[in-house]
Amino acid sequence: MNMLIKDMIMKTSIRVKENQYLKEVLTYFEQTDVNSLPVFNICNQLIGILTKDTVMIGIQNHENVVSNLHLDQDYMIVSENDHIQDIIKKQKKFYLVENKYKSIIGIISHNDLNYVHISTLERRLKELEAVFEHAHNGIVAIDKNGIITSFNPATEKISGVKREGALGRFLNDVFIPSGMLEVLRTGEPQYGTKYQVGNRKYISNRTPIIENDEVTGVVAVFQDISEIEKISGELQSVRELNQQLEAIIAASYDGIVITDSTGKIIRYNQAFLTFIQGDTNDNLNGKVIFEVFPSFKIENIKQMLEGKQSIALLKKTEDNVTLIITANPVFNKNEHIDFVVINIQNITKFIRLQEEVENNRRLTERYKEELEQYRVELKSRANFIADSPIMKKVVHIAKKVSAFDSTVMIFGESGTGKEELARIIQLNSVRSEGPFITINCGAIPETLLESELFGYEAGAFTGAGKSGKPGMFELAHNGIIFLDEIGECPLSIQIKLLRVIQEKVVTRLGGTKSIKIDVRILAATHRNLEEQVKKGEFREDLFFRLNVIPITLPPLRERTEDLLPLIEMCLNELNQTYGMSKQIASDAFEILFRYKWPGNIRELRNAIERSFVLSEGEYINVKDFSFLQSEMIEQDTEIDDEEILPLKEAVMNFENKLINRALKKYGSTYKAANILNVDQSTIVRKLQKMKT
Ligand SMILES: Nc1ncnc2c1ncn2[C@@H]1O[C@H](COP(=O)(O)OP(=O)(O)OP(=O)(O)O)[C@@H](O)[C@H]1O
Repeated sequence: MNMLIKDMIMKTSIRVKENQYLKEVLTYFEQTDVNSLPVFNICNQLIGILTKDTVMIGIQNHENVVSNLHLDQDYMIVSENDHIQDIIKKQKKFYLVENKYKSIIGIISHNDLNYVHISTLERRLKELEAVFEHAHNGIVAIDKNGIITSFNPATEKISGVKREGALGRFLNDVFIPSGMLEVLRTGEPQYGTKYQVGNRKYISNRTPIIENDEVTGVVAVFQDISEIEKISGELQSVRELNQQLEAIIAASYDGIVITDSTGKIIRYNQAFLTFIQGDTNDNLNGKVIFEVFPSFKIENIKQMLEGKQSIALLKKTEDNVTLIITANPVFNKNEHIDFVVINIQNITKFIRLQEEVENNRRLTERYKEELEQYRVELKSRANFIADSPIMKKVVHIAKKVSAFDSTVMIFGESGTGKEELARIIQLNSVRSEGPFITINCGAIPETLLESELFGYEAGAFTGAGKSGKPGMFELAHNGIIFLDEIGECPLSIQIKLLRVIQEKVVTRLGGTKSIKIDVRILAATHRNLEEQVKKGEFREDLFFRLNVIPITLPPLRERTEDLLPLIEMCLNELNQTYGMSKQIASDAFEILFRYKWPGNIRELRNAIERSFVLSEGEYINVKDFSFLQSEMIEQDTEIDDEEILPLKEAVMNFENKLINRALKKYGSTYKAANILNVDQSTIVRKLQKMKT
């Protein structure tokens, strides 16, 4: 509607002079489409407008020059950029149009202007009609009385009311009240007003029609936005979901990268930057993942594309970082891979932790074993037999030294109870609550013994664990270490042991740090250490360090008073364990008393167990001990009636014979003592005497 003057004028540069001949001027009109022209005087001043009709009449009246004709003065000068609707209001007969240089470039009459204006309006109206008829939005207009004057097909469709039934009727009789009447009353437009009818939602713009400052009607344009609202609701949830997803990806400690099927990065999180090579400030979107993250190779994505399923990779980087990389393809409807989600997890700490857990598990297992051993031993210790005067003395000394922190060296044949004695010392010492660590120096190969005793640092030698390991000395901190079979300890270790004993610190293999320890040392050997020192097999300085308090355990054959209680203890234990009540036949007893027991108490225990298991019935008989025959002490208890012996000896022989007979008949020393009317201890003592 905003048409400019320059868009419609007939441009002409013709300027009529007041002294020009009319015939000449007529040719101007005939050659162009213009019907009027401006006239200038000899000083080139505009003096009026000359129309074609005036010229024709002038010629008919035999006039010659322009100056004799009537020039129209009802004109004004307008700019070529003025709007038609502004100019039309001026109500002049002619408008001379000038350009920006103030030169007259054309002329237009008021009639022409009106004509153009009306035809523009008509065209405009047609356009609006087309819009009105075909608009998707409903358009309704009312006049100042609220009577419906316009009602387009879209409104019919939305409201279900026919146009014929709506036009000419009062708005509220056709529609559920809307704000149009309010706009009519107030003259205030309402834009973007939402309202609901039934389950449908609408949005409406209501504009007042104002003529001469008076509201003469209202036009409302409205639209059904139920679908849009639904979609926008869905869009909102998608947006929220997207935000949540963004937050999850950003907060993840794992590196997350999303690529297309060629590996081109679409999205990634902050954690991913810790795994990449190159500048972390760079925007990685659009780059190929293989270039910035070499642990994930092009072959990997190919493998995933071919398999059409997730892949998981375990990778170790140059910096010794272990990664688990998983790549998951996401398929579209056509089964094509839309994008790939790659997750990178640093499991280095986890692996270290796993190793530590494994080490702790092993340690716990060892403690458990030790505890079990301890439990078993404690049980047997409750039954520690020391009836013989010599053993009573040994136990007395052991208990005495318990109260001090001195190093004790226990000597004794194998199986005499050296470890048992060490336990007694520990249990009676102030360190009884602390650890008791036993190590058999003879049972561990030299190469391992050092690391077992002193521990090692991570990577100290091939096969050393990643987190290192404490040695027995460290484990015995605040407790006791029992170095069994110390005589078997290699010289190379002896020197290190000496250092630990003297300086009270250990240094782990492969380490430099000195670790302070507070450990009491008990050692034991079945060897003659002094002999070993002489032969140069054992360091003298270490010997003196260890041999602060020597205790020697006598072999079983030298403490026969302990034999019978030991046999009974073993038998009781076995009967209790298996819920039986076996007894040893008296003649079998004889074998046990006459046997030399080179393996001492351990051998005795084994022998009783073996015979217990192999014997049939309630009694363990001579034949069940047949495996002991070789080491028998020769003894003849028969008395030769003819032989003359010293009386004391003869009495003793007879006594022995009697005791043996009673034992044979009644099976136990207790019953034999009862029959012979003496104390059981007397029987036992005499039996032991028989063996020596
Ligand atoms: N006085 C005792 N009373 C009861 N049982 C004992 C006694 N002495 C040792 N034993 C038992 O004898 C077995 C061997 O004892 P221990 O291991 O202490 O001997 P050891 O001298 O340390 O042997 P080795 O020199 O071979 O290591 C164990 O089963 C222990 O319980």
